Amino acid sequence: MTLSHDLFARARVRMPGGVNSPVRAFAAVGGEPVFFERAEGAHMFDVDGKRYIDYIGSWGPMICGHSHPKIIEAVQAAVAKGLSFGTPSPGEVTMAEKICELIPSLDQVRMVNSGTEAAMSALRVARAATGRERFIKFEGCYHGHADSFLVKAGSGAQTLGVPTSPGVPKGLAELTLNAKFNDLDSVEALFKQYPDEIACVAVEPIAGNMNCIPPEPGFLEGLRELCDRYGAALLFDEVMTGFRVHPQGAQGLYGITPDLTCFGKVIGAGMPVGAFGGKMEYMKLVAPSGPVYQAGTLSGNPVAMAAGLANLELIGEPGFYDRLGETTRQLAEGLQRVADEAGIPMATVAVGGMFGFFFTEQNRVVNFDQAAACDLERFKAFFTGMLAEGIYLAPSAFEAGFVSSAHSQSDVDETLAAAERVLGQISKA
Ligand SMILES: Cc1ncc(COP(=O)(O)O)c(C=O)c1O
Ligand SMILES: NCC(=O)CCC(=O)O
Repeated sequence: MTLSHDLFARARVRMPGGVNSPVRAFAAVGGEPVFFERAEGAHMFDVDGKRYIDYIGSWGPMICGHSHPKIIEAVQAAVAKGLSFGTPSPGEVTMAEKICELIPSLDQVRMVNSGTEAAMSALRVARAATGRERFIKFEGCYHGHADSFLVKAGSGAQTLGVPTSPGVPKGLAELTLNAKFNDLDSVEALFKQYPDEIACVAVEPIAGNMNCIPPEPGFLEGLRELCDRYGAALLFDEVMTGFRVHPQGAQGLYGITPDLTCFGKVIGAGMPVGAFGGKMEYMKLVAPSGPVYQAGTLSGNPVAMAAGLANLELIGEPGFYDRLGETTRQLAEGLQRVADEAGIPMATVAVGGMFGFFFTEQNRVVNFDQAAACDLERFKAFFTGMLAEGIYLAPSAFEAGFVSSAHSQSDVDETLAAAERVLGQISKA
């Protein structure tokens, strides 16, 4: 009996499934979620005092590791001045300037409180700008839990087997068109079917909610070309990839200019933050400049802005992405090596500070069908074994992993030694 177990028993009485977000519930891997009370650098400590090497990083924000002294200091200084004003405040101006300076495709940005709000609002702007109602997304991608996006969605929706959620009105769901990731023909077919009706193509430029699937060469370029040809907006959801894979996000890494972009996670450093932005022709439509209503009591919150700005400062240090990318690559290559040695078929991938691993005979996975066809039982056994070893991986085969600048060589070595033991046991089972 552990404190985690006791807490989960209490939580289940008063919270649906005992959690405030489904991906935390261990639904796909069995067992009970671990409750944490403290985190520092690459490590998290559960309520029973066990230490874990963390590869979730609060699902992406903790790119500099947990409790980074500079971020904590910035937050404490902001807290001392007040928690929220409900008025404009200096930090949000600096934040908007900084994001627009870093991401060339943005003329303006609107701060919100989550990735869900960012995607929901950006879609509204794309629909208003084009006067069209349908849009294309990709099976297995996740853009938060706004109604329009919960149709064949990835992440927890997929993990729980409700990719198309009950409660989403049929009339609205019909406007969401799903294409296949990395398959331009599937996108073009939808444009041909509805040539004047598609407001935008919304895409995670590197899919991180069906494990980790980078775009095949030409895929994002092709989306740009199709959007231009059919008068639709290209909407990059960089909630996960923004400031994680490159200083300019996936759009900088691959050299593609979207019309609208969503951010979250890293720009909030662990505070509830999202943002969407784009070219002036779109952003001038957003209230109060224009008629597209979008608002938030806590949007641009001064404490959240202080945290996010401190994070952006840290990741702006020379060599940050080179080091992060190198650690992530070492981890993914190491996993591949120990899997190969154990005779367990696995495909691994690393992009910037994101990684994925698939239990599959194929040497790479390019779409949702292939991700879903991987050996999910093996994933479950691996996850459970690694958790016991003190390695905290995402509790689902449909999530990307995250590395931070706080992960050291010894963290990676410790992780790979654990993986060797766990995969060795799995190969004998
Ligand atoms: C690509 C992407 N978009 C949107 C979201 C939604 O963000 P949030 O959970 O902050 O609402 C997430 C993650 O949850 C995400 O990974
Ligand atoms: N890939 C999933 C997420 O990043 C979101 C976490 C959550 O929904 O709790």
